[in-house]
Amino acid sequence: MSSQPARFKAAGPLRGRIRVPGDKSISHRSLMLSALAIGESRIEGLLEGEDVLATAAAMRAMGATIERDADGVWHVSGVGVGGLLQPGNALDMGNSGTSTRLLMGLVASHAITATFVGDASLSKRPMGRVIEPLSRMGATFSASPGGRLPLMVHGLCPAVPIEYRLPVASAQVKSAVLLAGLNAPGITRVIEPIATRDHSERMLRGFGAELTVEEVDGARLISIRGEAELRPQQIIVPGDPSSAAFPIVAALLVPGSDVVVENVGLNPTRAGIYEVLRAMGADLTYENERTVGGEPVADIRARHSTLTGIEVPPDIAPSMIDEFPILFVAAALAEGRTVTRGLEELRVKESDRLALMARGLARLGVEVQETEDGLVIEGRGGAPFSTNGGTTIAAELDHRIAMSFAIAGLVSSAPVEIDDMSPVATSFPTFMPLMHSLGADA
Ligand SMILES: O=C(O)C1=C[C@@H](OP(=O)(O)O)[C@@H](O)[C@H](O)C1
Ligand SMILES: C=C(OP(=O)(O)O)C(=O)O
Repeated sequence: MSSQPARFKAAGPLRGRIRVPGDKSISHRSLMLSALAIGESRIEGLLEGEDVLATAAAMRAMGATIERDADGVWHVSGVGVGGLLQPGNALDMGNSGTSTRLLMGLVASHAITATFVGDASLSKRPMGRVIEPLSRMGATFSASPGGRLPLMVHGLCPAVPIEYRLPVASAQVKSAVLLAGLNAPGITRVIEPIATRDHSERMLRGFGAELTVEEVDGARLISIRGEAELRPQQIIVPGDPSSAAFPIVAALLVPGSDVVVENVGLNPTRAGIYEVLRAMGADLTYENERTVGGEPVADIRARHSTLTGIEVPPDIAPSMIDEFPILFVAAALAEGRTVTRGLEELRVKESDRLALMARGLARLGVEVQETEDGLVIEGRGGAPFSTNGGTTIAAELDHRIAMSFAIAGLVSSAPVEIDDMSPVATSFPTFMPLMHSLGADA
């Protein structure tokens, strides 16, 4: 695909009410579980971003019928747990780590073989973290050096149920094992010392799987009974809190702004960014709090605020793991120092997000120190970023890097150019029109 450069300039106040697209994590899971239920599920509010469409294409290739109607509602007829078919071609995962790791779990306990391929960013990301537990369940793998894509998974049916303690706080690894366990005989257990997003657990239960969560010695013990029969569901996907963070931080930073983002999912395992921003002094209010499709949801109102630097407690990191790039932008304009630690996972996302954010912020005149597992940022106390006549940031196929520096451009003394905004289509395809509708200059 050709690259899409864009320049972002200092904006007048941002104002308006918007809705961001559906939650990416929930969208992936709703397609996967619907494809494993017997009968037709209905999904409203699905994120129609490239990552989720990669999941849809893969589930189709393995036998599910997936259609979108004229009203934007998705209808999925599943094949039943155990019923996935051998895909005829390699499964193209594009840029999506979630699609890859969760689908590797599904394939691992079916008697099929699947090849996974992806773009240059995804092909650098570590898959050993799922290969390891799924091998214990009996699947075999041939992967590229370093446990990377392209790779082939040979599933085993019946698979061996395991008890697995997560060595890294990863919802993708947890979900891969639980999804493999869905078609293994007996009980598969995952021990999670640090809680990560719990959409898989909630949705597996919603589809009728027998799944329990206990607390044992401060860890979460999740048990799923396999060879489950899933019942089709009607799913409403809430707005993505990770996407909402971009316009919300923009409103906090641009003087005079007052923005409402409606219908934002606020599952406590996802909402860490909003807690941290509030602790920094952000004027954020939750309006119209309610429950949608089993997830807490609110309209978030954000008004321009004077932010103060903070020490971000490392244990909150899993609940805002994708929001650090935009938090770093907010911290860079705050008053005083912000210290973050425990973020080594950011180095294996779509890019090395610690390195790219440190480098880019330095180009914007920010004093920033990169440590092994975090950034230390000296805030500019509200003074606009200074770019010496403008600068260009390379997004390196990372949507969140592109959007974070786009927002920085709105509070910069000279324009910030992003070399390629096209990766934004993976998670937030309406980013540009929504930011324009609020008054952003790009
Ligand atoms: O399970 C999920 O839907 C996700 C889990 C997180 O990844 P890790 O499990 O690798 O932390 C997150 O970064 C990703 O955007 C989505
Ligand atoms: C890390 C992300 O996604 P994934 O792992 O699915 O590529 C993200 O969306 O920031």
